[in-house]
Amino acid sequence: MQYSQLSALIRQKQSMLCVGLDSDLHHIPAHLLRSPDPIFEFNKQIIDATYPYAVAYKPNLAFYEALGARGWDSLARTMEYMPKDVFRIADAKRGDIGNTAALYARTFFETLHFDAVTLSPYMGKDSITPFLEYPDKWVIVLARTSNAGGADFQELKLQDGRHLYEAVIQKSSQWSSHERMMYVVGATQSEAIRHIRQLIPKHFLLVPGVGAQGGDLRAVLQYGSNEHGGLLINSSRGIIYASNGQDFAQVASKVAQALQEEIKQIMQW
Ligand SMILES: O=c1ccn([C@@H]2O[C@H](COP(=O)(O)O)[C@@H](O)[C@H]2O)c(=O)[nH]1
Repeated sequence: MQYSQLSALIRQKQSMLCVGLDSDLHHIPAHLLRSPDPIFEFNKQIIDATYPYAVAYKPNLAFYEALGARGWDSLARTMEYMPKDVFRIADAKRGDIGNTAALYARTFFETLHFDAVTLSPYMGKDSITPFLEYPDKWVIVLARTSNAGGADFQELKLQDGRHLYEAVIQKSSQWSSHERMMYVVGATQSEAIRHIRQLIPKHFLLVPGVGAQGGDLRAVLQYGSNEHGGLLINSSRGIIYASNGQDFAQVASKVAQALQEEIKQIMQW
């Protein structure tokens, strides 16, 4: 999906909502455990219920890899089922030397047909560029993450006074354009969002941390949005586990709708 298409999708759906598919056998409703592929069945119903309100979906690979081959099957089925007109993010947080990175790129872009994959910048340019060889695919680089420990390294001060996360953004944004790269910034880090938006006015930001982690949606939108939308705002547990009863999909739909309406209202669309 191209930058202009993502921006148009946001305008059309009046939403920046990304639904996180952190689907866990220990948390999905018990009645689904009787189906042949409970994780796929859960994801399918969550996607159907939230599709009118979401522009993106983000399966987190940890939840699938933990189940071994069964988890990969559930993920592959989920990707086959997922509508093609949403932005599909593999939250994999990969990063390795070039020839290994090329195989990760093949996994997520060719085998599983994601539009984007999250990457750790720690190993530098040659760990990122193999992903950029795929036209129309995106990399999403970790910048200032939502967790408290994110400060341990990301906020280290360099000799020139910049935080490490700023240096990561300024350097890596030279490797491709805003049409192929995004950055992860936690919703819990509203000051960083404000600062990052000044550094990179055109880039999209993937913002996890509203809902269960308590990030401030209004501040995210106020500081992070731009004229193209500029934000994908993720909520995982807050939507998919809003109910663990028979009504889980209806409740997920209501929570997703409420978030979309809140985004629309704050953006004054
Ligand atoms: O900085 C980051 C980067 C990634 N995540 C991931 O996003 C979701 C958030 O889930 P919630 O249930 O909405 O808290 C999850 O997959 C994280 O691994 C993040 O939270 N922060």
